[in-house]
Amino acid sequence: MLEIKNLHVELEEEDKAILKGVDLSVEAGRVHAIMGPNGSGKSTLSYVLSGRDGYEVTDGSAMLEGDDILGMEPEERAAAGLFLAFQYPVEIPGVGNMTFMRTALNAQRKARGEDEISASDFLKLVRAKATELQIDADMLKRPVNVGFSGGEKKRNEILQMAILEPKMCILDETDSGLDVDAMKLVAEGVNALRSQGRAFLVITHYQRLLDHIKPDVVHIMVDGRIVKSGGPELAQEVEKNGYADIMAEVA
Ligand SMILES: Nc1ncnc2c1ncn2[C@@H]1O[C@H](COP(=O)(O)OP(=O)(O)OP(=O)(O)O)[C@@H](O)[C@H]1O
Repeated sequence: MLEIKNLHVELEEEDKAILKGVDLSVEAGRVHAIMGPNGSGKSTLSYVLSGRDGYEVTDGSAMLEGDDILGMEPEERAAAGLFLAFQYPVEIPGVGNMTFMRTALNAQRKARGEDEISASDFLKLVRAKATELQIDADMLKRPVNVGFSGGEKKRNEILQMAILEPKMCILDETDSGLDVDAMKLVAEGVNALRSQGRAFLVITHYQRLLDHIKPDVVHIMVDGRIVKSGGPELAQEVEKNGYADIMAEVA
């Protein structure tokens, strides 16, 4: 599904290398997790994949189902099936949450040559998904993320994901700021979307999210590279011993 080869990325303004040769292959139907110390480049990877400004790809490639996504505009990447749940979801004053999600869904349907969803079908869809995520009907009427608590913003990201049904879902520290019950809801939301045709890349610092979203593969990123990959036991090792042993191994 997602094939990243030797990806090198610099900050445009500072010529500072952040990603220094990332290789990562996420197969359809699988959940991969990325852990790693602060500042190792995990969010940068998710930003570069989704097309955020400010980063320059100096080498390497990233393909989504065989298509080069790095040459696409952000909205083309979204239409191709890529979704990023932000670490810091942005507030959009003046844009209603429902309008935002319906417009996003219809833009993607249009790009895929499908008919727009009717207002009544959309209402049914969003209500059903919001109920699953225990998102209050009031939050759907408010402007996107404005005045939402940290945890509510994260759940709203998962609601968007559930509505857009992307193929490649990237979750950047969606667990941070969530209470234990909200984390379970988010994990259930992710687990409900798991399917043969969809893959997940879950960036997290904590084993506890991975207790609920059981990953197939866990990667450790250090200083802009994936230095170790393994099964879920790797996350348990990190939880117990931190990164010191892994960093010493690869030094
Ligand atoms: N726009 C920017 N301007 C300056 N430095 C940046 C910028 N974007 C990223 N960096 C730097 O790049 C490095 C990688 O940052 P990134 O946010 O990708 O790390 P991370 O692994 O997601 O960290 P964390 O676990 O703390 O969220 C950091 O040293 C960060 O300060």
